[in-house]
Amino acid sequence: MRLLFRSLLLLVLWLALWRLSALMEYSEHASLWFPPAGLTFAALLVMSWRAIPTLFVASIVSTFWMASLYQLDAGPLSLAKAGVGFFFAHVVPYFVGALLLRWQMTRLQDSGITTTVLNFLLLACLSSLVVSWLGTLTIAESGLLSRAEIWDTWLPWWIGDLTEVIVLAPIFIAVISWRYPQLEEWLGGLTFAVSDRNYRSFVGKLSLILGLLFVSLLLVNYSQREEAAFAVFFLILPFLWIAYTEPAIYTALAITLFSFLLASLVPLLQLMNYALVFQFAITVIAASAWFGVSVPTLVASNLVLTERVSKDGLTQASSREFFMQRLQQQLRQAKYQQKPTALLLFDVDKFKHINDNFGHIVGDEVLVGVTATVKQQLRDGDLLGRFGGDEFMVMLNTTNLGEALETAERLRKAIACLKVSVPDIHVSCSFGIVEIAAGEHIMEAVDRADQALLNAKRAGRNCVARG
Ligand SMILES: Nc1nc2c(ncn2[C@@H]2O[C@H](COP(=O)(O)OP(=O)(O)OP(=O)(O)O)[C@@H](O)[C@H]2O)c(=O)[nH]1
Repeated sequence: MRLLFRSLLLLVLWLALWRLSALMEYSEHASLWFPPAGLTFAALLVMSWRAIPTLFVASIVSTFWMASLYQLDAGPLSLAKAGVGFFFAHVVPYFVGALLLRWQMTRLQDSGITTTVLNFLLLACLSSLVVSWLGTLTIAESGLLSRAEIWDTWLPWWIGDLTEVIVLAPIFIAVISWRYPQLEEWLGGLTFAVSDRNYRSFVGKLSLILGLLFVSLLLVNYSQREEAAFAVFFLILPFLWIAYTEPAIYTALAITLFSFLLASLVPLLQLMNYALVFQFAITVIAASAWFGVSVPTLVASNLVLTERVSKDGLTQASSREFFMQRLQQQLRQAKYQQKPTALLLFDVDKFKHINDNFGHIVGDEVLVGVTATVKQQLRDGDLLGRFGGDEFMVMLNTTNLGEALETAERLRKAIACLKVSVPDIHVSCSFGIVEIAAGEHIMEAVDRADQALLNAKRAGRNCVARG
């Protein structure tokens, strides 16, 4: 029952879009865009072979409809044959393209959006090329097109189909993926979810695009020069702006509205002579915008990776590499400002004993507890890093040795009050502190702090020693 409803919806939508494309025809069988191609591709991608019977009916109905539109003098049998021919030409290549894309997307699930977009564009390009060739030959075979007209027809047909697969298939897939979230699994990280963010910025950018489009078309109408028609390619810039800064669904929506407005204004402003330029413009802009969509995802995953390498996984204190990097920066700044910087090196006392007697999970809990306690005691500009095992370091900005001693004492006391899940455990730490001398190499300072820590351990632990 659900399949019947979906098929009926697909049929009605397909025929409506087909009729819309006929309204935008600028020569026989050559429309500025051919929206049913986008729907066919999306339907085959999502519904697979289940969409085929509906598309067969749609092909036959549209052929009879076309015959009545063009008032063709053809019998029902030859029209039915032409309809079957159109079905094979239109549906079979898109079915193969959609199947290949589906297979690729499932196989390369973790390769990211760029691979998904690349595969989509490549298969859309190839399948619409085959469609345009088979379609033109089928129409020529049924006598509706002379052999000489084949060459004039296949290129606009190809670009018209390609444009709409690239423009419309994503928006159909987006709408379907809202209803079937499992679709997102094979979109390679591409999500069409509508975020709750403010849509006003998108409306502003979209208005800019549509306004500029209108102005540039008026310019072509006024000048009647091909050079002016090429100005529409500049709209790629605001499109990339949307792709980089807005959710993917807004990019899909902007491309759809842009192509729809362009396709309606071209016949209205009598710009048919430049139709091929506009077709190419839509295709190039849409393809580039789809590549642009992967940029925010790449930036986001880059941030996640940076965060991952700069933090220690267990305690969330800074990693050794990140800490050293920041310390180096701080020392440069401190030298310039002539301010002191202190370094604290501390280590949990008898940590091996805690691990051996209570297990590693309790040991981990102690490390996490110590980190949280120390973080609570530090100022915003200070930095805590884990150096490995039970050893930590703290960078204290604008702090001399005397002030560092006070801070270390405060930390030591706070750690000594730390409670963990095993009441028998009394956590304590030993500290080695130094003030980094002007021009001193960072590793020399670390060595001095290490020596001080050793002295603190020798002095009986749970104390602070200066280096
Ligand atoms: N639970 C846990 N243990 C760790 C981790 N990393 C290192 N260790 C253990 O930490 C212990 C470090 O002990 P040491 O620094 O050698 O010595 P200690 O027992 O702390 O003795 P002192 O430093 O002299 O007081 C070793 O047993 C390591 O196996 C970790 O991530 N989790």
